[in-house]
Amino acid sequence: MATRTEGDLSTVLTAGGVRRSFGAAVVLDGVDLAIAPGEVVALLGGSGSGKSTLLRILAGLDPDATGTVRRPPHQAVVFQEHRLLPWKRVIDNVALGLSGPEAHARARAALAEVGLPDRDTAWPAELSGGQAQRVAVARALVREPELLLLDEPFGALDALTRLRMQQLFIRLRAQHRFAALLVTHDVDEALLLADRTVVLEGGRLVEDAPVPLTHPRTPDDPGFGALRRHLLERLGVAA
Ligand SMILES: Nc1ncnc2c1ncn2[C@@H]1O[C@H](COP(=O)(O)OP(=O)(O)OP(=O)(O)O)[C@@H](O)[C@H]1O
Repeated sequence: MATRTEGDLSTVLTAGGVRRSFGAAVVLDGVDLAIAPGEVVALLGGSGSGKSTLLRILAGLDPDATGTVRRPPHQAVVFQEHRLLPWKRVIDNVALGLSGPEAHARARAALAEVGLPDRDTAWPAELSGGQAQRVAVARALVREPELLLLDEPFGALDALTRLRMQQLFIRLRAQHRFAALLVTHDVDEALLLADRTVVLEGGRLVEDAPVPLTHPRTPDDPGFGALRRHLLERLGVAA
């Protein structure tokens, strides 16, 4: 796999001809994707369609894929599980990998941004699932990424916490203007958060459609229902 990390004004991520097989099973069969600076793209697809595989490749975590990926100098990944280190306090999890005297101050600022200004000395085991995921978001934010790669980041949370995290994402995105690729099963989540949706099926992106709805969005928006029906149909679910 050819990878480059360098600046480019028109796209923050460009992937071309990405292929990945596991044994005889071809999971990705030539995926092309470009994401513009500040653009949020939702990646939808049936279970097992290869969404996580593609995200790991775009993140640079899969050396066995082929194709080309050009990614920005600063990117961060958030997974469905928070992946915090249990033996480090919250502040040290967020500051992990940062250097310099400012590291803790930056980590504290990121924790305040995700609504956890008072949990810096807590251990991960003392946090609720939603709080732990907020810390994972803070850990990503503190790196000031041009691109966030999010693999079902709110998928393990209860419905109310999930809604709160979606609101948090919208707020942080408006402030930081990062680009994001958001893997989700949830068509409503895609339509609430994304500027564009892509659908993975049969190893390729078979749909690439803008979400022309203004913010703030709600599922009651007139255009929302039509887009939801279209996407559910595309995913093979009767709408
Ligand atoms: N390390 C691996 N070894 C073998 N097969 C794998 C491996 N990783 C993924 N696969 C297979 O690749 C296919 C795509 O998996 P992937 O997890 O990317 O799908 P997904 O779209 O993210 O699924 P889900 O929505 O259920 O999480 C599946 O058939 C899976 O079994």
